[in-house]
Amino acid sequence: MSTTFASLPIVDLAPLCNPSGLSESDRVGLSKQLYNVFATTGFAYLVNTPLSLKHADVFGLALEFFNLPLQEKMKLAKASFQPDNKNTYRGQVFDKLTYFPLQPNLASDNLKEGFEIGPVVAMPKDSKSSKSSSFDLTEANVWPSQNTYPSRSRLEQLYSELQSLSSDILSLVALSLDKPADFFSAYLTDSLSTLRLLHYPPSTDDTSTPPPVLSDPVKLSCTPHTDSGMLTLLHQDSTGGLEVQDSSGKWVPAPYVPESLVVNIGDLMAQVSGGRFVATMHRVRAPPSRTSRKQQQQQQEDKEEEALKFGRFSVPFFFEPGENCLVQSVDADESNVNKGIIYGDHVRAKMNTFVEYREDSLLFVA
Ligand SMILES: O=C(O)CCC(=O)C(=O)O
Ligand SMILES: [Fe+2]
Repeated sequence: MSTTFASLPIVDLAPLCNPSGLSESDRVGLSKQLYNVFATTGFAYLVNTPLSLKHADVFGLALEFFNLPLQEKMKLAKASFQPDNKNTYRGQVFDKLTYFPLQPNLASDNLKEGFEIGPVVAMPKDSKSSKSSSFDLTEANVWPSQNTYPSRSRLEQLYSELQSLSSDILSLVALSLDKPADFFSAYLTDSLSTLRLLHYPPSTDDTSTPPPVLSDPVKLSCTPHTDSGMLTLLHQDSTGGLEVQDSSGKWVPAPYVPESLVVNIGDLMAQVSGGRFVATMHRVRAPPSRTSRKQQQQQQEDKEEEALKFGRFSVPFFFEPGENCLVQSVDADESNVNKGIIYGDHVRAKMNTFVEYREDSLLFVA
């Protein structure tokens, strides 16, 4: 049941930080709150999370990465962007305008660059897929050299902490769905979770390119979508622009709440919940352009200056099961145990819908 709303609810995770563990009443309280969130808005702010890195640290890591010279980042580009590179699934991605500059029908939405890492410990050989495919979902991460990007270990630490937080949230979600707390433990085995650094550059003032949907004149750096997976934990900076759609179709701003994470569920979790939870549409407005914002001098604060210079940074973490994990509804019983989907098949089907991976894409012809 999705709903109308004017802002996102806040869930206080302070009890998770209690060194003596969660009390029974906190466990019940948090699991009820998460159930209500995922059954209504599908999105919430999490405050007082048990993460050791502050927001400033996280965005320091992102800025340091995206400030690397383009040639360093190209060494990490996925093979679909840089055919000499070996990595097919993890690494650096770029927006489509950079790669299809001669295609006049591409709108200037979705301008962004990103860098993705998966599990920090390499997968054991026997957990690798035997399926022949152009992507190796378990491939090792690629990194800039240690002296070019000294922050690797801190980014790996962030990954591990977000994975552990996801595991805590999944236990609470399992209880909320009348399942044992370890219901999702099979989903944690060989988990393929992805940590993505995102950089949306400031808009250009170029109005020659029409927006993607004429009825929606908003310039977007991330077009409306639901996340396809289980659970997303998002660090966003203070630029603003994230918007979440309520059941009446209204776009509700989800501005930065200091030191919070935004949590939401994806399509798979909605299925796992037997339709009790909703995967909510969201989008990101393009960061302001230099000239349009310079006219609003009275609003200039330091953070806006930053947005004018750099654009927006965000760091989503997508909790993902292992490649061989059977993902199925909590309502499945022995009679329909074969219903469900193997996670690796779900990812490959999804990737076929992304332009840079399609075999007919210009990049493969070049
Ligand atoms: O940048 C953001 O705030 C959201 C990004 C997002 O929705 C995504 O990567 O799925
Ligand atoms: Fe998303």
